[in-house]
Amino acid sequence: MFHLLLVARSGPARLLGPPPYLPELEELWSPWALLLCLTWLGLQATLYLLPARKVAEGQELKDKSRLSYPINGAWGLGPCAELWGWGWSPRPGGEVCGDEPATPISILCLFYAQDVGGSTGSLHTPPPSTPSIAATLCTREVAGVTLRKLKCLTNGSGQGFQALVLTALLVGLGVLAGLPLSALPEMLLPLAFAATLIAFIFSLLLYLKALVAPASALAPGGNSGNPIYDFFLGRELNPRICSFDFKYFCELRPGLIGWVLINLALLMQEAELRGSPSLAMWLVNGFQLLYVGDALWHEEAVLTTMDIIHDGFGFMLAFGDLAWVPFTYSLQAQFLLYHPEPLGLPLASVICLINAVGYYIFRGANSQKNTFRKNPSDPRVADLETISTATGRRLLVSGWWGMVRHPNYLGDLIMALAWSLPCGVSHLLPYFYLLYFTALLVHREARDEQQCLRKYGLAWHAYCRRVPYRIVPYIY
Ligand SMILES: NC(=O)C1=CN([C@@H]2O[C@H](COP(=O)(O)OP(=O)(O)OC[C@H]3O[C@@H](n4cnc5c(N)ncnc54)[C@H](OP(=O)(O)O)[C@@H]3O)[C@@H](O)[C@H]2O)C=CC1
Ligand SMILES: CC(C)CCC[C@@H](C)[C@H]1CC=C2C3=C(CC[C@@]21C)[C@@]1(C)CC[C@H](O)C[C@@H]1CC3
Repeated sequence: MFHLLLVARSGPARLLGPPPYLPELEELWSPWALLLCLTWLGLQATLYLLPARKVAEGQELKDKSRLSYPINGAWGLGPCAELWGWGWSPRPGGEVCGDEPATPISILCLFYAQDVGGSTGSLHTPPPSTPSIAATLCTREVAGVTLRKLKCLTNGSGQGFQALVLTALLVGLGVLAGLPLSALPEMLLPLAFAATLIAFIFSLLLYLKALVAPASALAPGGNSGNPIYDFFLGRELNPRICSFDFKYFCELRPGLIGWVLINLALLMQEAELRGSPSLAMWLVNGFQLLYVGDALWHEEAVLTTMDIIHDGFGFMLAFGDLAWVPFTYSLQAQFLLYHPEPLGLPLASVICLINAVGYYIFRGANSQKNTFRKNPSDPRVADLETISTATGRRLLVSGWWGMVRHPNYLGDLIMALAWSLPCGVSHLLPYFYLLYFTALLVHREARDEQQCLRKYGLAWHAYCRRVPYRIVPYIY
């Protein structure tokens, strides 16, 4: 990671060559950088702890229990809003509610009950004919007056997305108040060093915490008995203090949001250096903001990833989340700051199309599988062809998942290519992410295949016969 940071800012920017120089400790260590990282973690942890009006359940654990995760934030997104009042809330097409079924448009109106102090919420349950509102309307009697609580959310508006929006607002206000955000790129080395130090110390604490965790809380992989191996892979599956889930928090918040913040700081510094950001810098910032915003909007989907379900939380994921993502995933923007790349509109349009195709496949495949897993009878997936398995769970063999066995990886890799292309083809460095990510997904796909083979046995063999290619049709 430090080699990448040093090479990106050097003139030759040679990925495969030696680093331009070996930094002194004084260049790596900065108490201010450590304080900045800790402040950033504190801000994101505070946003994570904001009251969530809805929680999602994780996958079933070894002891058959399920953990709860805060999903939807405390305020609505979209045309509805949270109101105490006489049961009305603006929504497209006029008045809401009472007992009439709300139109199941793209906004999911979440009515929820809440016991308030001594007064008990009495419930109105929308009639069963309401196809997609699986909620109840809350009312409460206060001094003889009936009040109702109504909350509307857009489908999937994750609390993580709201943390991104709130962070953007706070950073925007800070910049207006004089926060020197464009000076951040000068601190990337000490910030990366501080983030790595935090990840290392945090991983040590997690390792010590796991020594007193019950056997049922341990991950399958990180308990070999070799302290170094277990420290790296992580012993405990879901380390928590109270309801604060460290793995879930780290995977989605400080690293991903920090990534786009670093990108923004690089864009702002280019504007200061050259009068305005280059088109290539705008593209890289826009593509990667879309990617992070999408991940946070659909944060519930992370609960079904192997990192949450299967992998322990140790140094690999702690460093990956807190240091590797923000400082290496922003490599293209770092490269562009020091190596401006002229980009014409025709080529920029082609690159935007490539990213759009990648995102279409990525989102389409992930949403199709996640919808199917949540509700196989959902009209959007009910007509897809499936294979039954001994576990009762079915496997999709048509739609995106009939094209290749990991269509979402294909979409992600296409986007990774689109992120590199704005940097031109004169250097290999901007394509590091594509190379690393290809290796990561090929390895990840192999791990997933093994897990699915264990889970589904003959059904998985049948699936592989029906869908012979793993990631790229007719190639791999
Ligand atoms: N940018 C980055 O650094 C990274 C990005 N990612 C992205 O994250 C996303 C999630 O990827 P990942 O966490 O690897 O897991 P996936 O979303 O690919 O999920 C894999 C699981 O999906 C289920 N599944 C597989 N095939 C089928 C099928 N035919 N029908 C129904 N269910 C099926 C299986 O679980 P089960 O059957 O038990 O439900 C399998 O274990 C991807 O889009 C990936 O590109 C991932 C890693 C890093
Ligand atoms: C440093 C190590 C060699 C590798 C560390 C890998 C981690 C950086 C990735 C492992 C799985 C990840 C996922 C995502 C980000 C990267 C890590 C943490 C996403 C959150 C990216 C956005 C997607 O929409 C979901 C991904 C889930 C897995």
